[in-house]
Amino acid sequence: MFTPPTGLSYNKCWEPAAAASSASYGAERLDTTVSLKMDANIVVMGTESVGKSALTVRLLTRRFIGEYGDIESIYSHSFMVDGRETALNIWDSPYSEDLSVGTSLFEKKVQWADGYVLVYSICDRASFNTVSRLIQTIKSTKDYLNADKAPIVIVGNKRDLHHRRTVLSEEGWLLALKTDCHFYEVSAAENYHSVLMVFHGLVDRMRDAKLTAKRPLGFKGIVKSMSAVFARRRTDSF
Ligand SMILES: Nc1nc2c(ncn2[C@@H]2O[C@H](COP(=O)(O)OP(=O)(O)OP(=O)(O)O)[C@@H](O)[C@H]2O)c(=O)[nH]1
Repeated sequence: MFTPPTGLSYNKCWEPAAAASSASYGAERLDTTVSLKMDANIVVMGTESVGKSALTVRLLTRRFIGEYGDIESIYSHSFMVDGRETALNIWDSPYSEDLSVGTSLFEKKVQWADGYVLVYSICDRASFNTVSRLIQTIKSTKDYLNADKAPIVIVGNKRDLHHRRTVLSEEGWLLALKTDCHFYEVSAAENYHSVLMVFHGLVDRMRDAKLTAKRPLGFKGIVKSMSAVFARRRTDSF
């Protein structure tokens, strides 16, 4: 059973009944079945008004509604990736300046998530700079918590507003390359499939990360660990 982090209620805004009637607003019924089976947790982060809710709602309903309010929510969503059912809990979280490690909500989000969608608007340079800062802070928080690495996807949203662009695509690509993240430029307003690609891409990376974490030591790994044990014994005996 999925347990939300303390201090936040589990907001099942997309009730099974709503999901079942999703055909009425163009979503595929099977794609939006609410499931309590948990495969992975995803946090969507970024500064105000970059389109975090627009992206999340687009994934859940295939629709762009326009105005979303500022209710913090965790949604459950399951869909098929490569023929396998994947159940996701997606935390659409408002931005907070408090990125401190210790007691902050930010730390709880980092701890809870298996993967991150970091969103900026291509028309808002400050939001791009914040994504860069978030990547560093997530990585250092993970190190501090001694937690496994988790994949991060960078999303440049509002691609339809290219005439107002202040962040070049190349800058997004470069940031992704430097930080070992994936990068997408999308328009939540115009396109469902590119939004779907973002989440599919992240699910693929989360699966790879889980496999790598579970993979048994290869020959090289065994030799390495044995050398480490013998080296320790030698130093102990002096
Ligand atoms: N043109 C355009 N507008 C978008 C797009 N995505 C979101 N918007 C608009 O941007 C505004 C903010 O979108 P939200 O999804 O509420 O942004 P948010 O990041 O969740 O904002 P907060 O809840 O304040 O953190 C809304 O008016 C959306 O209609 C997009 O791809 N293109």
